[in-house]
Amino acid sequence: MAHLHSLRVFVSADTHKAAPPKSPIFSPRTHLKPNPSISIPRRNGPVTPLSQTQKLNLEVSPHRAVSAVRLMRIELGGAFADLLNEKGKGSGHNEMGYVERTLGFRTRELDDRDLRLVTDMVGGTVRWRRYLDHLISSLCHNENTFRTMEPLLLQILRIGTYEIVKLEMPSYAVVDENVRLAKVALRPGAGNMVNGILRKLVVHKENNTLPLPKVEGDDRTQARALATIHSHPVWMVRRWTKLLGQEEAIKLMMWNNHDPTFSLRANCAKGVTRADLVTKLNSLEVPHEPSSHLDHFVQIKTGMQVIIQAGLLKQGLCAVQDESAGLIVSVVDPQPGEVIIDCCAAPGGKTLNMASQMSGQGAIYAIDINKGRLRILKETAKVHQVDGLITTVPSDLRRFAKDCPMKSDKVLLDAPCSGLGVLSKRADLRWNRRVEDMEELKNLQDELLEAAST
Ligand SMILES: C[S@@+](CC[C@H](N)C(=O)[O-])C[C@H]1O[C@@H](n2cnc3c(N)ncnc32)[C@H](O)[C@@H]1O
Repeated sequence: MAHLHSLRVFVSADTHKAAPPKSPIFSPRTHLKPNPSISIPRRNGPVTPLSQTQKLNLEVSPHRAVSAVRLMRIELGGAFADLLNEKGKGSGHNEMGYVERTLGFRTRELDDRDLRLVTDMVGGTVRWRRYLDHLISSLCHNENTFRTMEPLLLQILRIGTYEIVKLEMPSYAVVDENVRLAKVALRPGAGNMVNGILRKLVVHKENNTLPLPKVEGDDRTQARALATIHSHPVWMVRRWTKLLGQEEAIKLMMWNNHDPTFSLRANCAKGVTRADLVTKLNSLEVPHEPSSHLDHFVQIKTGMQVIIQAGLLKQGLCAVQDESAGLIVSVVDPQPGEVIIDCCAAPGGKTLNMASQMSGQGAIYAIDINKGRLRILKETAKVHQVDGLITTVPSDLRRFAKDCPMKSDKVLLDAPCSGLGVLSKRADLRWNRRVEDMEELKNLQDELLEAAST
């Protein structure tokens, strides 16, 4: 039996950030018909390591080309996490290599501005996918044209539609750029199709007649219309409308479609104060605001790529952490000398935050079922200089609670959850969750809470 002295259980349900699936090695060009009239050398045969033999194409805007390929990877392989990678190198495959193999030509390397544009364009296009697809399919000759559209062409159209309708960029430049990309990456006919659809869209936009559904009819029909207008799955709309009423459900969807704010936590375990972090952000020209809730936190809206490239995260000077996660830690209120069990700890955001507040005294047992994610925690703990306090325990909490009674001052349970509370930050998540997942998660949460409470 567990010998617990002054046990306190803190429960939090945070997003289960699953490790991104390995990027598939695919060659979408196999579905794409090369255009003989364009003199770009094509690679023949199966995917080979990146070569420098492909012609450098300076005609197309590189951020659109990279965005289109990244969108295909996300849709085919769930590679959304690459959005935060340094020039796309972190996934084990060089992103520019993917671009070259997919499009059949090289673009110039992306500069910081291009990277910011790619991040915004990909995030926005993923978030607004249902809405964009509705507009595109309404403007196609017939439904079949949309349903059978090749993946790269669809991504180019989504990008163009997003730029025109949501970013309100100068329409004719957007049309020209996307037409050129479709022509060069696919064939002239694809360019003509992009031209036809985007030009119709521009006319509708200018006349304020975008073909969007009306919110009318029975509950199901209204939910479908709202799902399209606010770009969410129908089941989420139905669930929230039932729980909150239509007005609040709409507000929630509008919130989810906002550009997200990110927060950084200054790592006091390394002697970094918020003032030090602010000085660094000023020198990098990253706009920021101090958190009004937490002493070590700073909010940013843009500039994540700059921060990554400046090495602030790699050097452990700060960590990306939501203020909501920081608030959980402030409820736990870790004190030097305490023993804390963190029941679902990986990849360690809260463990590291707690450890940073313990002045090098005490112990945290970081339990998690996922060994790979615990390894990340262990490595980050070294970089953050809090590894002396943390013992990682790869185990299923339900088994561990039965087999290994132990004593602690505090217990934190950060159970896996739906992630529906962080849809503005994780634009892809709304398309990956199913209603059935909710029931499964609820059962798991019950079991974990039961185990943690012992
Ligand atoms: C919300 S995440 C934890 C996030 C973490 N606390 C942080 O702040 O970075 C939930 C974690 O629960 C873990 N988990 C799921 N089922 C578990 C189980 N039966 N026993 C232990 N850990 C489990 C997952 O592997 C995942 O890492």
